[in-house]
Parts: sequence; C-alpha cells; structure tokens
Amino acid sequence: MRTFNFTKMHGLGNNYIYVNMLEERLNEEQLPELARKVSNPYTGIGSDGMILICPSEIAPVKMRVFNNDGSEAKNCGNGLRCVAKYSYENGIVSDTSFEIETLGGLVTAEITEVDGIVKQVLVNMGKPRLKPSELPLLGFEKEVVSEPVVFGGSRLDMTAVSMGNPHAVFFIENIQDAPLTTLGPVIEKDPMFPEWVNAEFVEMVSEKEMHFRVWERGSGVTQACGTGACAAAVAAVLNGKAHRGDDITVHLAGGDLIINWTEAGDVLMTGPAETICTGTFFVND
Ligand SMILES: N[C@H](CCC[C@H](N)C(=O)O)C(=O)O
Repeated sequence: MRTFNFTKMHGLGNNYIYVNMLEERLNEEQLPELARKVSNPYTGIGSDGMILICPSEIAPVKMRVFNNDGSEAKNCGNGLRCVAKYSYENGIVSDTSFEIETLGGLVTAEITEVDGIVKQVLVNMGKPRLKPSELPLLGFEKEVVSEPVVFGGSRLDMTAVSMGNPHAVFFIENIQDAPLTTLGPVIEKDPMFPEWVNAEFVEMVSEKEMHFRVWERGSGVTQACGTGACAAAVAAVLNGKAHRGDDITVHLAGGDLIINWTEAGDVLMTGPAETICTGTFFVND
C-alpha cells in the first residue's frame, strides 16, 4: 500500500493538503487524480486542493497548485503564505525573506515569526497582468475594465485581471446578493475563458475597504482566495474605487487580507497562515 506524509494548512480557511516533494515521491501522471482523492471530504482528507512544495533551480522552493477537481493552477495567494510558513518552520529556508517559484512567475515572501512560529506573511505578488491575452480571455483586444457581459441571462460589468491565474471581478451593491453558486459556475466555464476563470464579487465599503466573495476555478466556493483579493484590489483601482499605494482591507468569508497595489506596480498581500494537522495518506488505487 502506497502512502505519503502530508501537512494540512489554511490561509483564512482556504485549506490545502501540502506535500513536501523534497521528501516524498509522487507519480507525475497521477497528480490530478491524487488531488481529487485527498480533497474528497468523504473518502479523502477534505480540502480545496493539493499543493506541492518542490525543489527549484531558480529559488529556494517551488509551489505547484492543484484544485480539488484535479486541474493545475499557476498561482495561489493563500497557498504561498502557507508554503512560506512551512518552508521556514521546516528548515527549507533560514532567511525571513525569500523567493518562491510558481508557474505564474517568481514571488517574494517575508515572514513574521514569534518563537520560531510564522504568524503572518507578506508576499510581493508581482505586477498584475491586464491584457486579455494574458488571462486568457477571448473577444477583447484592450484591458477589460467594467465591460458589460451577459452570463446566464444576467448582465454584469466585468473587470479582468491576471495574477498569474485568471480572475473576473464584478462590483455589486450588496455582498449578500453575490450570485456565487448560480452565476459562479457559469462564469467559470464561459467559452470566452479558454482556461476557465476565478469569479469574484466585491462590495466596496470605502476606498480602503471591501467585502469579497469568490467562486474559484476548479474548487467552487472557498473561504478565501489570495490571488482573487489581489485582483479585486487592482480592479477597484482601475475602476476609480480605490487608490494605488493605499492599504486596502479585503473582508473575505474566512477573514481579512491587506492588499496594496503599490505605485511601483507590484501587488503586496499580507495575511495569516496556519497549520491544521499532519498525517499519512493511504493511496487506495
Ligand atoms: N482556483 C485557483 C487556484 C487557487 C487560488 C486561490 N486559492 C488563492 O488563494 O489565490 C485557480 O485555478 O486559478
């Protein structure tokens, strides 16, 4: 019987099964199925997906992200904070500031620790990508900022932002009315998004505060989405609802993130990361 060790961690309730690939060996072809298996709340461990902590040739560590449907994503904000925490607490890195390689590019993490335990992580997520081709998004040539689009018979004003992974952001009057489970899956797999998309609904409280809910590509409704919160802050600035250089408090279902789209152009994300448990997973083929 094949087994491997795992650590379950979460960022604001967005939880993943983390596997240290510096110590474990998993079959590349079986990774999507394995992600589905470990994510299953009835026959697996239960999670929003699986994240691999891998060796890298260009950084101390590399993160690979698999959603609970088995699809691989290019970035994960909550995942990055947990990878940073795991890497520091398990001696993979010794500095408090270090780079992490993702499929969406290199990011820099800065940890805050108390007695060796990482409580908070600031990640420089790099620059947002705003060209439709960078999501990818079909049918548009220029940056998409509050463009009216019809999904499932409803007309929504869409702002498109990539943080290495694709996001469609919609501003609404009241977050309680977010059509998460009705329009979320329709938006996620609309043909205009050849690689599907994460859908975020935002209610602005002020120029420095917003409520946020998300239907994630490949995982559905989650408690939090770090790249989505970054995309929402960028979208708020693009729509004149917030300002570059300001700390914006994003209230997600699982808690708050502080996002700042700096004047220099990088997006900074600050928030917690927590370990839930460790264990051994039995791969029942
Ligand atoms: N579902 C996302 C990956 C996870 C992102 C999210 N959990 C985050 O914290 O950024 C995608 O397919 O692009």
